[in-house]
Amino acid sequence: MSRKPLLEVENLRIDLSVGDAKFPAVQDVSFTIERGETFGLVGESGCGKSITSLALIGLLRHPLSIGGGTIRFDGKEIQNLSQSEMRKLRGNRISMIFQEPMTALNPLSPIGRQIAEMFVLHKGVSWTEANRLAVEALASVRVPAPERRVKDYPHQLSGGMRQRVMIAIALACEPDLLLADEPTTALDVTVQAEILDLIRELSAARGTAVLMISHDLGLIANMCRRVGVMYAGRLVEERIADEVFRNPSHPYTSGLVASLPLLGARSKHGRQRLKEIAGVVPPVAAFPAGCRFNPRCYAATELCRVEDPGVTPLANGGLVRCHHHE
Ligand SMILES: Nc1ncnc2c1ncn2[C@@H]1O[C@H](COP(=O)(O)OP(=O)(O)OP(=O)(O)O)[C@@H](O)[C@H]1O
Repeated sequence: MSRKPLLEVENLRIDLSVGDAKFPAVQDVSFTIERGETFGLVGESGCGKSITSLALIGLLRHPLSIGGGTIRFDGKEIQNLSQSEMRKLRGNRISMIFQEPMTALNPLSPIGRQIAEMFVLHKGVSWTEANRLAVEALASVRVPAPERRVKDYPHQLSGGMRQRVMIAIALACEPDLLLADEPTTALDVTVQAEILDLIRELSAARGTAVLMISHDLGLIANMCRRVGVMYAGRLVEERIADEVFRNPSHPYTSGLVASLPLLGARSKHGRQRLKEIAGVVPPVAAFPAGCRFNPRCYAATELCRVEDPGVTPLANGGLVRCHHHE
């Protein structure tokens, strides 16, 4: 087995086209995911998490496009693959689950057939064998009475059950990497916990690496070994999950930690306890000069308003993008 990371994203840039102008919706984003590792991307809505994951599987559509950088999967650059080459990877070696399974499932097709299709398409087995594997796949995500449920249509299932079906489809071909974009945001809290447990358990058992995306730092820190914090299209901090809580380096990360219900401890940078970060993420075409977080940052100085901070390696591992990190 190769010692190279499974996924290496280097200086990824995603452009948003507005007329003839192009704005970097994501810029200088670099991270790696090892085989079997769970890596989290966290940040408020609009920070660029979803479009980053769409870029990884060639699903960006106009007005968004990859504007630069490299995406290496299993040692091979995939940012310029044709749609047909990408389709071979998608669902087979890289799979995804989304927030709302209804948009990804075909409402007109029984769920068993939708799972079986994956086996026919990517594994080349017969429909008889695929139908048998579909029952097994449903059982593996703990859908009760799977032999009967294969005949159900998506609308006959609860939100939690639909998400289980999505997971069954995503894991059907034992992918190397699972992209999970807010997979539990639409679900009740108790169902959320069950689905997260299921993802954790199945990915660990099969050695599947996971890119988990959420606005919820608590969830990300719970699920992931390492965490990348995104703000306005940039990765502003990347750390081991525990360190993010104990020792946040970027004021934005401190703000996210302080706004968590149970962990709203004193911010390292601030005098006062932060309940929430004042202000909102700016739209892509209006990113401020200097550090993109400066208008919302209590630690900002003149330097932050004029100069874009570079990436600084942290003494105990990880990276931060801030002029005043500690
Ligand atoms: N199709 C599109 N057209 C124009 N702008 C877009 C499009 N898709 C995303 N954007 C913009 O790109 C930026 C990043 O969006 P993205 O969906 O990746 O954010 P996010 O952090 O995943 O947030 P959310 O959790 O709300 O999806 C946002 O400013 C968003 O408005």
